[in-house]
Amino acid sequence: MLGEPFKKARNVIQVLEDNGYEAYFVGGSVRDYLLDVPVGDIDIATNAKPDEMLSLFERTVPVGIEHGTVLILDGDHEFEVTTYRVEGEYDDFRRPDSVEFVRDITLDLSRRDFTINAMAMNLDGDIIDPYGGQEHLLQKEIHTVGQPKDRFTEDALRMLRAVRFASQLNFEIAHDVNDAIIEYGPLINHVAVERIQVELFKMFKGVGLKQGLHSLNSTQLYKSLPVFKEEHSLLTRLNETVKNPIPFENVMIATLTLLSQEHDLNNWVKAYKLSNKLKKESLHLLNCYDEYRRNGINETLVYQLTADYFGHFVELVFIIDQVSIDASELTTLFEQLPIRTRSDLAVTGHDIMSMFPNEKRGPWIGEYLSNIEQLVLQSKLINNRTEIERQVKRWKEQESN
Ligand SMILES: Nc1ccn([C@@H]2O[C@H](COP(=O)(O)OP(=O)(O)OP(=O)(O)O)[C@@H](O)[C@H]2O)c(=O)n1
Repeated sequence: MLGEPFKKARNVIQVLEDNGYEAYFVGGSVRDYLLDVPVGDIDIATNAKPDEMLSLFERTVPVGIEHGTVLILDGDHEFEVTTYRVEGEYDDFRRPDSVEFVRDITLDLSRRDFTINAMAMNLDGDIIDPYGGQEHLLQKEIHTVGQPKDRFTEDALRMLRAVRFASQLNFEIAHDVNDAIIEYGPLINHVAVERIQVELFKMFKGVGLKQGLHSLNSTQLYKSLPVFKEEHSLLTRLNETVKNPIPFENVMIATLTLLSQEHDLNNWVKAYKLSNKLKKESLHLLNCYDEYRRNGINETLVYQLTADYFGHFVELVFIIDQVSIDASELTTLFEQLPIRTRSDLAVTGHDIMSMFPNEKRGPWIGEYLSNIEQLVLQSKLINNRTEIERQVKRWKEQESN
């Protein structure tokens, strides 16, 4: 019996078959189904040409028609359906100049990266596996379809995909594949860094991260990856410290603190074109970790962190210091705080300004607010408007004396 995600796509395949075409589930979904792990996106391959698909289905989006891909919408679901194809010449190690549609699924599977990704499955669960994918799943090994050199010169990103799958599936990279990555690794510089970023994020989240880190080392691929190539001890340190999958921001922060060298976050951000959001979150965690280093776990730390970041922070401290913090300890402290954000204060910047109508606005207001915030947080000042105003007046008087 096929599982839920496949059932949702049943109708699309059925329509194609009823109209005399072939259609199969292909790629990662078949791999994950055979491994009995949760299945992600469902990709379908068919011998119907794109224009034939467009005429068969009512709701379609021609997302990549020149490459044979049509998005077919069915109920609340959408599926990428791609005409069997082989790829033309690759000039730049990253994308084919052209594709050629073919009528045979085996040919379509032959242009795929790894044997474990080169299987097809029909609605009855029968598997087409011309390159030994099932055997390699059992052996827990990553083999290319055909010669590694051919697959890697077609798309250099595949070398990092090998490492990502090693981590995600806890598999070993076959020797010939490993050797080819050592030889062709530098070609990855032709690949857009955004694509590299996606694979690295997935790699660090792999359940077999140890294996992934080992593969990044044994393939020497790290020598061609931004930041990793500049800091040779980075990978060794990660290997020694990392036990579980980690999000990429923790990778950056952990290495920044572990290496304690001139190596700033901007380096990572620029090299991997990371988002501003990720940069902001990473800086936040980095500052919180500094606070923790200086003063340990206290009110200021949990207030600064905010509850959203507790999980992340616990992981980070474990990676850097191998210390297990109990997240519930952070939660209890947080719940006892007199305020949870600055907006919980009984006064605003505006209130303080209006206490001194003759004073010019300026940074002093922010400084006052931040001092009030600290005192309230440490329970040295009650969060009450009259009390706070009294304290502010005292400060002003001291300043004018
Ligand atoms: N550089 C690439 C990328 C993809 N593929 C093929 O396209 C399929 C779909 O690719 P993708 O969605 O990127 O990866 P999945 O294998 O589906 O894995 P996941 O969903 O876990 O990312 C792969 O299984 C593989 O057959 C390939 O041959 N070469």
